[in-house]
Amino acid sequence: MNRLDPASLGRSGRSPALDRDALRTGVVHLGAGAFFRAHTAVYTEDAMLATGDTSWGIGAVTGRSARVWEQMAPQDGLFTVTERGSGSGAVRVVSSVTGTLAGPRDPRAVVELIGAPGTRVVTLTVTEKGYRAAPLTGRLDVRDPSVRADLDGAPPLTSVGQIARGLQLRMLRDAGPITVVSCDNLSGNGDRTGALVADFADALPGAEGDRLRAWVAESVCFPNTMVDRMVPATTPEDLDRVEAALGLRDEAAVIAEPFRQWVIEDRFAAARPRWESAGALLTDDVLPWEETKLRILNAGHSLLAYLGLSLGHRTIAECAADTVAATAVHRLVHEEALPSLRLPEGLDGPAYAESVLARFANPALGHTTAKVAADGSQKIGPRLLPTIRAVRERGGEPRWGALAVAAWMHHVATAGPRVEDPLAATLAGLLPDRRRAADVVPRLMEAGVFPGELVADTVFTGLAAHWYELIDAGDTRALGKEITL
Ligand SMILES: NC(=O)c1ccc[n+]([C@@H]2O[C@H](COP(=O)([O-])OP(=O)(O)OC[C@H]3O[C@@H](n4cnc5c(N)ncnc54)[C@H](O)[C@@H]3O)[C@@H](O)[C@H]2O)c1
Ligand SMILES: O=P(O)(O)OC[C@@H](O)[C@@H](O)[C@H](O)[C@H](O)CO
Repeated sequence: MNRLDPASLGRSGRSPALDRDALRTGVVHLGAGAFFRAHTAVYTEDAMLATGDTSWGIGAVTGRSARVWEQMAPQDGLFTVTERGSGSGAVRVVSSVTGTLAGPRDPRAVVELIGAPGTRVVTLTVTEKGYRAAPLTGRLDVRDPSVRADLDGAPPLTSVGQIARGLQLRMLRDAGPITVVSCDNLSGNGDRTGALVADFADALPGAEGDRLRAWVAESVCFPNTMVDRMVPATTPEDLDRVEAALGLRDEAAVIAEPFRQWVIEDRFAAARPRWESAGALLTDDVLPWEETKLRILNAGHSLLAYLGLSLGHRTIAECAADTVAATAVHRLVHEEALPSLRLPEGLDGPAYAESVLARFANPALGHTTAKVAADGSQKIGPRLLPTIRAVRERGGEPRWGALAVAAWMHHVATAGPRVEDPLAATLAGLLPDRRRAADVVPRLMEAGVFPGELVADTVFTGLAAHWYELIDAGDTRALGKEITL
């Protein structure tokens, strides 16, 4: 079977939606994973199609390995998105990527691309751990050897290093202002990215750091965003199904739910794609959107994943069909998360929560519990801790937040050193020989994930230990009884 590329697409009687000869690169995207392809690249293509402005082609950069480069470069940046959900299934060819770079192999080219005058926007989806921030303080981890190497002037391999060095190049070249748009699931993702770039500048020697910091303050904006679309990791079976539908082999294919949403703070230093013409909401106040999504959708996702793993479920849809897991998530979002939130103006909170729970149940998506469960040490903070703290501040018992934390701890204790987490070695080092609640919970409370006041909070730790014991006993009936009580 022929591989998808502009020529093979043409031979099959179709053409990319965008005129590829007219496309210019105006956006650099760091972290060209599945989500970028199903979300940012689609919005950007739709914006160019709606406005006819083709100066927003995307230079896509892979963050950790050359795998995505190997998938996309031979296809000249073309790839497909297949929607899976009720009444969907169409395979769409997306044509907004103008070039692909393997970041770890070609870091100088990444800096060059960010420094190019035609680039006016950098977007990024490099996962929570890709920011190299200490979980509790959010500050750049300058003891991280890769961060150190970037600070010492090596061709940068970290995302913050690439952004900072790219901005420095713009400054030296007078290439003009630019906007850096984080699209990761972090609260205040833009503010955080800006603070990390400032930390990078602060850690540079004297005058070099001062100059960069001053230029960034004047010429760069870091708007906050809320992004939403459930995008699982593509499987070999997905690739075969796409091939059968498309008649061409697409190694970079992604699968996504039909729903998509993007709320962007309207704070740009230079021109940008008209993403609003593709359905994005540009607003002055993104924080309520971000927090609502993190505390309802992402917190619910994490609880489903960790509890679901202990109940033997492979996918999120299986968890959502399990009364015990589904009830736990329902109670977390309605009893603890919603009352902790300042909702976006006009949003019906309970209706939003129900729509999210319905999306979890999408059986066609195949989102795995393992993928959602990965990197828990980086996700607990933004997704669960604000709700737990809010319940404690009201003098309440954070039963459902503690259940999610206990289920994460049980997952860590069960997986041991095999846990997929950037802190895997630290977590495994903390685990006691005996894996009972009284041994595990106090140890994992010291992982650097929980703030001091929660580590010392016996109501919270007592609840976590109680849930851990119930999960560990493997008595689903007893667990279910307590959850549905
Ligand atoms: N998949 C979704 O449903 C979804 C939805 C909303 C937001 N997001 C955000 O997008 C992120 C990526 O999700 P995805 O589905 O594309 O995952 P993915 O595994 O397909 O891709 C992850 C990307 O991040 C890069 N990356 C990973 N670790 C890195 C590191 N240490 N430094 C630099 N780059 C690194 C990888 O190279 C890859 O390009 C998520 O972590 C989340 O913040 C995802
Ligand atoms: O992508 P992650 O690893 O940050 O989190 C896993 C999921 O919770 C997440 O990707 C959701 O599917 C997404 O946030 C929906 O918009």
